[in-house]
Amino acid sequence: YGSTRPERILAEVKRKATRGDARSVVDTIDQYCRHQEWAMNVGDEKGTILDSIVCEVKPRAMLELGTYCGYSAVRIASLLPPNSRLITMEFNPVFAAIARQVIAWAGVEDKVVLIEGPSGDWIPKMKKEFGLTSFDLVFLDHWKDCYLPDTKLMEECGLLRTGSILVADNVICPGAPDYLEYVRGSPRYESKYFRSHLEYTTVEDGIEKSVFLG
Ligand SMILES: CNc1ncnc2c1ncn2[C@@H]1O[C@H](/C=C/CNC(=O)c2cc(-c3ccc(F)cc3)cc(O)c2O)[C@H](F)[C@H]1O
Ligand SMILES: [Mg+2]
Repeated sequence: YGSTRPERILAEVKRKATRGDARSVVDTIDQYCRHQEWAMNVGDEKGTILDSIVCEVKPRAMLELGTYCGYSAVRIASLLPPNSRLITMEFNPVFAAIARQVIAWAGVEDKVVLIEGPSGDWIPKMKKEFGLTSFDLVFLDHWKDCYLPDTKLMEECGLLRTGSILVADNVICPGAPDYLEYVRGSPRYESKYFRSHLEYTTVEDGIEKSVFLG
């Protein structure tokens, strides 16, 4: 059904999830990826950790790097307070097209801005393009070797303020060793590891939550 994995995930969402019900979209994707074919969504176990941080921070301005099929964008958007925005970046046009439809099916398109392009190009333009001062919360889930350069770029572009929080997926599997060393070693961050498992498996993975101290 469908030629790519993301297309098969979208087809499953349209077949099984209730239109306008973000939770049913999230649950449908989790069911499919646990029982039919694995996909690199943050998933239900790590997703619960992400949910608790989003609910604690109640971000007005949130950034996600690496949309993929839109699973975490839907999960996050469903928890955002009114007139809050999630900006999510995806440079693969096929994934972006799928994610737009998943986000629309979930009925959260008014809370999500999907930018199609590379984070390296867009991070320096964020302030001007979106009238932003800084991000309250950033979810890193794109190429693992880009976590560190993009974090440094966000610092340089003044997109992090005292108290801004970075949440990074996959710090164990596949791993982001240079990023971990940086946020754990830098006096400018207060970092905490939330032990969990790789989505839909029993392999260890975890989420790193790092508060920028300015
Ligand atoms: C670099 N700047 C980018 N700008 C915009 N979109 C981007 C950028 N870079 C990538 N994208 C976009 O962000 C996504 C990339 C997600 C990468 N994620 C993973 O590799 C990843 C891998 C595993 C995994 C674990 C074990 C195993 F055996 C196999 C896989 C688990 C995970 O949870 C992951 O998140 C998308 F694909 C790409 O177009
Ligand atoms: Mg991930």
